[in-house]
Amino acid sequence: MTFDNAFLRELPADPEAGSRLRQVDGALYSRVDPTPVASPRLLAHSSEMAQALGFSEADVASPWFAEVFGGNRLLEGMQPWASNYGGHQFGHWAGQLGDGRAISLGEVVTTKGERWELQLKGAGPTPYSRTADGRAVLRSSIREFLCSEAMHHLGVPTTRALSLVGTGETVLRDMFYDGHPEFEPGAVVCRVAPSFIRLGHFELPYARGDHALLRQLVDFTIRRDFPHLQGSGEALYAEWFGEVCERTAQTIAQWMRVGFVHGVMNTDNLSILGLTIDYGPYGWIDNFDPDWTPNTTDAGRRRYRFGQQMQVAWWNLSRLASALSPLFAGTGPLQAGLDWYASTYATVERRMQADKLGLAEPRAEDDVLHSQLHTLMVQAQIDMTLFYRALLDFDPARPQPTAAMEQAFYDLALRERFDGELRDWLARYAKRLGEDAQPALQRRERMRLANPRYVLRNYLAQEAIDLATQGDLSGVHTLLEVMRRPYDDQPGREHYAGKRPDWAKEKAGCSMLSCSS
Ligand SMILES: Nc1ncnc2c1ncn2[C@@H]1O[C@H](COP(=O)(O)OP(=O)(O)OP(=O)(O)O)[C@@H](O)[C@H]1O
Ligand SMILES: [Mg+2]
Repeated sequence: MTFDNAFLRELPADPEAGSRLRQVDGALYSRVDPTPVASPRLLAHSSEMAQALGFSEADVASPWFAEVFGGNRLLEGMQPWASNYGGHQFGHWAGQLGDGRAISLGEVVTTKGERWELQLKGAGPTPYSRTADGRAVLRSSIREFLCSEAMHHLGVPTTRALSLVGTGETVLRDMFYDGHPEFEPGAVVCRVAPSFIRLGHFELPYARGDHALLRQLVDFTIRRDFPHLQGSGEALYAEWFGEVCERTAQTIAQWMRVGFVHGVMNTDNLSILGLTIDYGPYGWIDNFDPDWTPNTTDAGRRRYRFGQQMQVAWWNLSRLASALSPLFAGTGPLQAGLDWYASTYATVERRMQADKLGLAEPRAEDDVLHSQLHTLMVQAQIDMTLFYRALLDFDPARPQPTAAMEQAFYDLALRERFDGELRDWLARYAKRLGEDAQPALQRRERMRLANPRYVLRNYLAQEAIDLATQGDLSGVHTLLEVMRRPYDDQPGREHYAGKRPDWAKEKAGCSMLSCSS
């Protein structure tokens, strides 16, 4: 395994190593080792990710693998560090945050020339741990591990997960911040991405007026993470910012397509590569509801609700634009990048909505068709994933509700009440399909690939967590397996493609999630 730790080699280091809590000025990282755990045990791994990194299944099964990815041992070439970033949390500047429980081990360069940074989450204290312990609990680690891989297989840009290691230690958490802390099992996830640089990495040197460090980081990021961008000076910076905006737009549109709500879109939780990062209090849409947020901390203002994600990402990118302003003579190129974000999002969204309905040629007036459906789904409390998937089998020659569509309702009374509206909409949809020259099979395939059959609904993850807490990892393994092929019908796995059961509606972990992790 070849490591090339460019972040560490090319960027300025904190002169002090170790985990003493401190403000770190003029440096982008601090050297700090993971804190060993009592008895690391591999609970799950992603075989695709292991393979991409060059680990054989025998490697994965060896005791050293759990030791390395639990934080007890280093492979040759690993040089652990925690990076230094700031961020806007819930709209307010929070100052220095940094990797308080994430520790990067190194950057692997594979034989194919891919670069993958390996980063442990929950690996113990760092200089950035502030008041917390540097650890992560099993429940949140399972959620991060599973969702990273599920998102990847759904085709949504994301950080990946290599492994989930149980630590054999407990962690004290007050799950709902209500004065009832409990000991919970601890775990460490090894996540993997070409880069873990966040918007907040640029904001911190800007906030401190350290423009030289800011420029150094920008130059490094372009060189390492955007090597296809050529040129120099302001023109290069402008092109790069435009690409960051474009990637972010694409990712958010994909979230909207699959019904993913991130839950805590602070600027320190947005990746410069547009990857989905930090699987904390995220959730998946059951009944379609743009106002829904899974994050209890956000319940009051709903800043991070489903339907707001596009706007919040824009706000976050405008914070990045401010941070980059010292590199530009005027604001024109930064404004152009933000405009590019909005227009990219609009284009991608139009295509995405058309794909969800199987339309080959989107038209401006289709907006009405989409918004009527959205309104109907909100008012009648229709399950987003089930309904769109049910449309695959819709026959425009017989524009009536099918059994699968009826299954997508949560409430029988609402189903009856909105039956007329549903029939009206289906008639309009059938008419529209008639104007879209495309063979039925091709339409079905377009829809199949836009509308997953399986998503990682909160209660499914919670079922796996409940089992895992009793020592049974089979739920985690099965979910990982199901989520590898989210667009395929998988006979015998209907349980994973159902709607949220009533018991899960108000249950902790299923509809309510806190940041306590
Ligand atoms: N248990 C913890 N110990 C130390 N620092 C923590 C802990 N939990 C969160 N932090 C730090 O608090 C800040 C904000 O936390 P947030 O919940 O966004 O991130 P996170 O879940 O730790 O991880 P990441 O963004 O790396 O996925 C970050 O600086 C994070 O490292
Ligand atoms: Mg975070």
